[in-house]
Amino acid sequence: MPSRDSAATLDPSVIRGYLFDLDGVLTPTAVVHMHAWSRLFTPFLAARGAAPYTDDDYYACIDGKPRYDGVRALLASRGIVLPEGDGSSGADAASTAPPASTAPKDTARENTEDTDTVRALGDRKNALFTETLDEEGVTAYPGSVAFLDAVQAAGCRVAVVSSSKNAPAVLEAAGIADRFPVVVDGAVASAQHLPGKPAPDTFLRAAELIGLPPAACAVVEDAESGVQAGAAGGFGIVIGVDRGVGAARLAELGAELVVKDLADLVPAVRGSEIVPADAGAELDALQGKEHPR
Ligand SMILES: O=P(O)(O)OC[C@H]1O[C@@H](O)[C@H](O)[C@@H](O)[C@@H]1O
Repeated sequence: MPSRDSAATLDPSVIRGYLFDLDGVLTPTAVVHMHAWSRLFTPFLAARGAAPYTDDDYYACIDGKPRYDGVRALLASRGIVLPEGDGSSGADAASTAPPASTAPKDTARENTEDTDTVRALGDRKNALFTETLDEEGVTAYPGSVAFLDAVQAAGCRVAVVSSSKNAPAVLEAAGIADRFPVVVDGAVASAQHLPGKPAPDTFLRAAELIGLPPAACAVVEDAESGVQAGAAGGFGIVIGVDRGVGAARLAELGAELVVKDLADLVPAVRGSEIVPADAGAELDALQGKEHPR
């Protein structure tokens, strides 16, 4: 069940746009990313005698962030310093980490092999991710597609805001690319020098591109970093989708409404067919009374 009166919060005359995260919100690809990161870091950390890699590491350090930011955050959690590697001047590199030139190079050399750089690790993980995507394909969450149908039928504008540079390929593979005229993905962020989540900039850019003020937009997110980005951007509402982080944690970080399946919110978007989250509002709706907002 939604955690607050969704009838009051998803009025399409108030919330006129939806900024959807992709991996874990529209498609089950958060799990594909998660497995690829685990396949990368489990042997890597074991070989260094560091604490084993767990799913909690993914949620806390990597989930929702641009590729190399995730690598840096995980390495930092184990006190490992690696050089950036080739091509480290892009927005991915700049968004949260200090420039490579400020890294203590002697320490980095002691801790690394030739191929172990932030870039090389991120790129190895990407090869694992694309391999699985190519082999297995992807199907969008039915409940998310139902919600997308409902908000578009209500006249709301939509965009995808993903840290992933694979977002266009995932949208194509899931057959929903043509639903989104605006996609602010990892490549767009990098080209436009937008800092990645948990900074709000990519969501703010998407709101601008669909022609709405942030206050008229909902951010829909499953990741800690994504909910933080939504909470920091002055958006109309942040909707958390609990795919493993936990409803309490998403709420603590700023999600005002948390669901397990976006299908739960379809009635809240359909005006007169509202199924309010609390009994009082439900009675009011049945009696044709306006529920106080
Ligand atoms: O490496 P990519 O495909 O550009 O994706 C970057 C990040 O994109 C996010 O959407 C995922 O939650 C992360 O797991 C992933 O690391």
